[in-house]
Amino acid sequence: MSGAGDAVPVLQVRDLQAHFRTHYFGVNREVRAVDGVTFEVNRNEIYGLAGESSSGKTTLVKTIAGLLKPPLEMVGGSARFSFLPGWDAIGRAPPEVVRAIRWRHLSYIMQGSMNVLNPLRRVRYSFRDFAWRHLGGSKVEFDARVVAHMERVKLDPSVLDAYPHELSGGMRQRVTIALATICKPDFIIADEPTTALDVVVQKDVLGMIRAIQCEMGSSILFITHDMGVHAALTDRLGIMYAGRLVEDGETPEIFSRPLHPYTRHLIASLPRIGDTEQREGLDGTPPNLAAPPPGCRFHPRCPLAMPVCTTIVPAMVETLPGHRVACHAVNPGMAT
Ligand SMILES: Nc1ncnc2c1ncn2[C@@H]1O[C@H](COP(=O)(O)OP(=O)(O)OP(=O)(O)O)[C@@H](O)[C@H]1O
Repeated sequence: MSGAGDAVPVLQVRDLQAHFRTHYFGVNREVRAVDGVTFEVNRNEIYGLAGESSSGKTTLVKTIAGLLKPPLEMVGGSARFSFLPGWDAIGRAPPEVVRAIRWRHLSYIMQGSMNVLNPLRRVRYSFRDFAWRHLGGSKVEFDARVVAHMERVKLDPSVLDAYPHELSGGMRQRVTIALATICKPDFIIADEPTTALDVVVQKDVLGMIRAIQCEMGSSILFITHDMGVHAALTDRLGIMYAGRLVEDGETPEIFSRPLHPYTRHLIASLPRIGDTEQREGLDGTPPNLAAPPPGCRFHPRCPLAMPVCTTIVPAMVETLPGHRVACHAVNPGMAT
């Protein structure tokens, strides 16, 4: 790991709220997928976001990246990038401002590489479409730069002449990462970038992400539900449950001293070699975010739940240096 960053925030998220608002057959429905999330990502660090399916991870990063489409709306709070002064969220900046920063300062690696690569065009043209206007120079100079970058990510430049379907899943994902990093952006959002890959290719791609991040000194917001990947890759880690952040801190600290009962459960569920014991699951299911439980959203499943948890939302408190947690059992009397 590269260490815990330079303590200079590149992204500051404050009380961010993003809801899906739908209106079907006369019924209004509001899914509070992100509901009051606060954290920051420093320069030169990988900040991981963990949490089970439907906890709001993708909605959170889409809101941060300004990729808002109805029925998703940012309804409150802010998500400020240091390279976009004057705007409290990308989604509130005009399209020309967004175009100028996308790929150059902020890039996004998604789970399905085919979302970025045009299936009808050779890979070389995807590079020209996305990066040429940012990097400038003649076509020959630009192509030489792309070839050098392909070599850096250990891809044979002949890949540039292939169509995406001719490449394996691992190679396609490497191409996507090459696209996302060629402009040396300050900030990369990676949403489950290795989930669809087999473990050997996954390890290789994760090693490549870390190597490029170290070389460029950029920041990465890395989303995966796989705690093993977080342990191996991230510098700091945030745990999401039902649209809220419940704990965050340096990754080794979270793994060695988890404070929130949900984090403890996630870590305890990790398989260990030689372990023959049956692991206990959590009772119940994640809440419906259109009608979440009052108080702490984890209380219906929590082994430590107390009466206060059913009515009062616990505040996210720095309980140990650099280690925040939102739990009444850990921080008695701390409400939002
Ligand atoms: N288009 C939509 N309309 C209404 N609700 C939605 C929509 N898309 C997602 N949601 C809801 O928002 C909540 C958060 O979903 P989100 O995809 O952000 O979670 P996630 O943690 O990224 O899950 P996963 O790991 O499965 O991708 C879920 O309750 C989901 O059902």
